Amino acid sequence: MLAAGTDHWCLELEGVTKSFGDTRALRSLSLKASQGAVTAILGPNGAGKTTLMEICEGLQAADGGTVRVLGLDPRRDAARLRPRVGVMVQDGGLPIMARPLELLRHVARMYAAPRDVEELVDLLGLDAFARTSVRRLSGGQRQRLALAIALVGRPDLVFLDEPSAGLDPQARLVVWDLVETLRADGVSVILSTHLMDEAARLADHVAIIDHGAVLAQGTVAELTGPVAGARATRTPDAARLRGPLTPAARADLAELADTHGLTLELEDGVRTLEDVFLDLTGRSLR
Ligand SMILES: Nc1ncnc2c1ncn2[C@@H]1O[C@H](COP(=O)(O)OP(=O)(O)OP(=O)(O)O)[C@@H](O)[C@H]1O
Repeated sequence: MLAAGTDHWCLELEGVTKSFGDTRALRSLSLKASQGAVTAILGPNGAGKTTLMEICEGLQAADGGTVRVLGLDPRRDAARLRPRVGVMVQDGGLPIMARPLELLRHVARMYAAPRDVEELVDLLGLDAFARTSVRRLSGGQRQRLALAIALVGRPDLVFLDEPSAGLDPQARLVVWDLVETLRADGVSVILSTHLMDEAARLADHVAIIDHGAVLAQGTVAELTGPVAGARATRTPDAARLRGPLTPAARADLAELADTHGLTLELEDGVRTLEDVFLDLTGRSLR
């Protein structure tokens, strides 16, 4: 992580609120994301991920709080941000009659120093359907085209809303490799997902959000590590503990249980990001 200081954050959100009628989509949400890092926004359906992304992209206005993207206001400074920010929206938002290659060339012309379109077509495997109209593309093909459009202007910051939703395993790996290349090139990536393996593999920093607020954040190691990870439950005659424990902690717990006449159940194993996510956001469907 880079040192604190406003130049080092690609995203700074403080007390951001947003409601749709009676639905409070964001409740005083605060979050910072480092420049040049991959930050994953992890949350169940309806948690507020898309609302958060769209506010940062300037597509929606927040009701309250402050939002800074690359140090600028995403609505007031939209014209200054546009050449520096790439956006991949969830269901493409693509013109259905256009053809991928001509669309990409058209978008490329809007930027001062765009990426090589043919190279991008090759990288994302778009060649097989480059001349097919968007309305005839599969969901996964549209996703890849949307990603190409987000990247063609060589943005400093990219928003990827569930980038691998609907992709087959091969295409998902291509997208993941691409995100890793972006990070290696110093591009900041904000990624919303509910795929734990995606967040665990790609993210330098993970923010778990639900009901419009950040519940926990940190590196995957911090979120799953001993302090955040250990979980104790107690019944009248047993104490159950799950999580990574040092031998010394095990011995202390055994002694404590013995003193209090409790049965101690210790479960081995490191907690995964999914364990942490489900503990924080619950197991019921949304
Ligand atoms: N335009 C809208 N009008 C009314 N309610 C909305 C609107 N947009 C979002 N919401 C509501 O705000 C809440 C947050 O929605 P949001 O789309 O941000 O969640 P999400 O985390 O992206 O969900 P998913 O993973 O299902 O895409 C939900 O309760 C949703 O129904």
